[in-house]
Amino acid sequence: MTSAAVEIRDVVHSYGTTRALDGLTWSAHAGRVTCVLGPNGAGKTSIIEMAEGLRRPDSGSIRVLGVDPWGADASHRAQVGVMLQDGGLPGSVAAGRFLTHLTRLYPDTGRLPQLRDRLGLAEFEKTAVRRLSGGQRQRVALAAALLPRPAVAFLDEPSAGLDPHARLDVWDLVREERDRGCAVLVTTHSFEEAEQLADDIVIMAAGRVVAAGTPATVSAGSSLADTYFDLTRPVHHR
Ligand SMILES: Nc1ncnc2c1ncn2[C@@H]1O[C@H](COP(=O)(O)OP(=O)(O)OP(=O)(O)O)[C@@H](O)[C@H]1O
Repeated sequence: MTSAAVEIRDVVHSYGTTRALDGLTWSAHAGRVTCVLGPNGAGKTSIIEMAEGLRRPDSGSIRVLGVDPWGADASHRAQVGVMLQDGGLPGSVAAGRFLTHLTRLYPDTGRLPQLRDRLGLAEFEKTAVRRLSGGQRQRVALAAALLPRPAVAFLDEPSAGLDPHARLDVWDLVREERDRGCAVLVTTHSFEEAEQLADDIVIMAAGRVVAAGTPATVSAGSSLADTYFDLTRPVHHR
């Protein structure tokens, strides 16, 4: 296999006395959707923030497109799409204005009309971000992540809070990103989302990987939900 788009090796990180990541190792590949699941507090946000270059681990190694994301330069960041949960959007700016502004930060500016159409942004593009509904804000955040045609996209619960139609639209868009060669990482608490999207699954618990591989290998004849509960319940409730 070619080298991974995201390579996480033996990452350890503590916040004070809380060991959030405890020797975490997994990878994600170009042209595949990797879904990261795990109970609250498993360390998903911590590792994703590290892969985005927002946090530095105590030890271990993280490579995104072959580069250490901590301190990576603007050309690296332009290849990485980030959709943050509930954050990173300027509240008082109109949604459309914000996205137009973003297109000027990246070399490739041809994509906004397509995303506007696919995510139904036109109906609320003149509305200030803070006045949007939760689902509308999700759609703006997803458009912001995909605008630069990233080589790697980190999407935090991309369809959470969306109505069923919008959910299908988002899943289609995620699949298209994958098909054009993007390494798409999706953190989710939804088994349905993982079953719909995942080429690879990583299940985390207590800062470690408890299962990783294709959905068929991870579930091994059982359902994803049963596998998840089997693997995470003892750790989660200890
Ligand atoms: N800034 C911080 N300061 C102290 N502890 C933190 C900090 N960020 C995370 N933690 C702790 O690290 C552990 C992992 O948290 P993290 O947010 O990475 O989990 P998660 O898997 O993303 O959870 P969720 O599904 O609830 O989003 C938790 O025990 C959390 O309380």
